[in-house]
Amino acid sequence: MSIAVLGAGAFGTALALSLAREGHEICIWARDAATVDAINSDRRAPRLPGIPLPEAISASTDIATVARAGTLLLAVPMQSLHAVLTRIESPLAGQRLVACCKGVDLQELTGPTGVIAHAKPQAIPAILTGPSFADDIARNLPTALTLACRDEAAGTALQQQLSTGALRLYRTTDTSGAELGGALKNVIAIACGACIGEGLGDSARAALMTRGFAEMTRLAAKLGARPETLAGLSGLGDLALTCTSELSRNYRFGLSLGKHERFDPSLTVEGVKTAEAVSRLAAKLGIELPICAMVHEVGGGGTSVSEAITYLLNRPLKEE
Ligand SMILES: NC(=O)C1=CN([C@@H]2O[C@H](COP(=O)(O)OP(=O)(O)OC[C@H]3O[C@@H](n4cnc5c(N)ncnc54)[C@H](O)[C@@H]3O)[C@@H](O)[C@H]2O)C=CC1
Ligand SMILES: O=C(CO)COP(=O)(O)O
Repeated sequence: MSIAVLGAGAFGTALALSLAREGHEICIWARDAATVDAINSDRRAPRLPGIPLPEAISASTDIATVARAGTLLLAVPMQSLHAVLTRIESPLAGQRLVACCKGVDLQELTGPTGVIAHAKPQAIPAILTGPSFADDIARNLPTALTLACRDEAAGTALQQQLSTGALRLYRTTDTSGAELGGALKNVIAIACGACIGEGLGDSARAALMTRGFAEMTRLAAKLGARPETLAGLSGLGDLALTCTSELSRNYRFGLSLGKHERFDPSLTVEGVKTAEAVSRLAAKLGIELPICAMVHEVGGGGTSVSEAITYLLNRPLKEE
């Protein structure tokens, strides 16, 4: 079954590279002609500078044609997923739609597989998520990710199809747990970056990571996800990577908040809108996610990092 990628950003291109190394011909859909030209003529991807692209990778602005592939990797930012899917007229019946984005949609308050299920009910939704920087995958460094698909047979086929010599995929049917882990770790990474940027130290960061993980598992449990999924690559694994590495844009955005520095607005930082979406979701479900709420407040400019920390430290004492 053929594979195509929607979205010519860093992650989509990195996945295309990894699959091209295994012998697949991959076409990438990009919304702008300049990106298509850079890929087809210059053999380079604007969001992955310095990495040459093989001939097996091509690009096109014709989404209807690209979307005919049996397996579609959806590598656009979370808040644009719905709009991209509705650009495609076909119902994509029986095609495997693998979300490669991390977040919660602000309109629907669901993760990417929920957005896929609403927009293309006849397709098979799946998600590929976990600890991986696009640059590492593009350079063929060893990486392990979670492939989640409720349809066990389709999940097994996708695991086989998308695993490579360096990219090892673990399979689950718990799409909800996989996507919530990937979405919330970005919010906690912003909190950790802000904490380090503000000069509050590594102990404070460890506290935020641990209590942030408690928020991730609380929301996931409320939505019927399995705790072991949150403890796996897509949850704890990605939390560990993103909260401790300056290669993460979410972490760096948090650093800039703590240091009161400007941040490049053209960079994709999924955690800001996800913090807003999960804060709304928490209110709807009647649960508390105080770190996520503070990231939403600080990200929106309503509260300073030091006020947020004071708030978190002064909450009522409780059992762990
Ligand atoms: N970069 C990384 O290391 C990783 C990224 N991801 C996830 O992949 C997703 C995409 O991120 P990146 O590739 O890093 O972002 P990016 O900023 O490198 O690229 C985003 C791409 O989407 C396109 N795009 C943006 N809005 C669009 C719209 N409305 N319609 C069509 N195309 C649109 C942009 O033109 C760009 O080509 C995010 O959800 C991110 O969390 C996941 C794992 C690793
Ligand atoms: O999701 C990622 C690593 O797993 C990439 O993190 P950033 O989006 O914060 O750069």
